[in-house]
Amino acid sequence: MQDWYTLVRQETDFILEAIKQQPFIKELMNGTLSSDVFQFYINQDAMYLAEYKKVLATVGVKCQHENDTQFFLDSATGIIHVENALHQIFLKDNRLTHEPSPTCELYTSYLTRMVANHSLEEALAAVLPCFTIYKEIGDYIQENQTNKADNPYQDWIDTYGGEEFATSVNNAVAITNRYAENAPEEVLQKMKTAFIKASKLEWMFWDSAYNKEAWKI
Ligand SMILES: Cc1ncc(CO)c(N)n1
Repeated sequence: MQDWYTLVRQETDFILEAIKQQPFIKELMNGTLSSDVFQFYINQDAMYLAEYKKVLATVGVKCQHENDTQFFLDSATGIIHVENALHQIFLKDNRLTHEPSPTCELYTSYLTRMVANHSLEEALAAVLPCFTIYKEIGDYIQENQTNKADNPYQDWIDTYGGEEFATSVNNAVAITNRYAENAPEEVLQKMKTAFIKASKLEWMFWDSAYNKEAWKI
């Protein structure tokens, strides 16, 4: 039988394909993405990651096995180290805003709600696209780009296309699969819904950066 992740990955293939077609990703890959848009993205991502770190730590606390707890605590720490480095390179802080965009607010609030009020299984499914989609997009860009020597965004690309991140992603997938193996059908449905929603929010996050999404009022 196929594992849980393999199945939901197939069902969300249209989201991955849609992300690859986004102008943000295409222009990031060929290096033409406007630095304004990228700054907006990194600025929003810094706020996103500050919340995501807390979500990962909480997921870790809820895990039954010591190794799983340690993995999520390490991820919270590790991801933030990497991000801090990237943000130092890319975030020239004269344009720093402290107000999350509507989509950033939506995504972080959704994850926080899942981890606070729903089952651990659902929370695991909700945080997983942050790992798997970035890995896939990082790999996709590395495989398809022709400008590695002079792409201004190469450091960002290599962070998510790298081996170190791959190990972490595989671990997150394995833990979630293990919980899914023991979950009843009703919980599996909810896990799928959460994975799909978080995947769509990943699409929205890049879309909102490309459009420099603002509050309507
Ligand atoms: C929105 C978002 N999702 C996932 C990642 C990967 O950690 C990130 N940096 N930002």
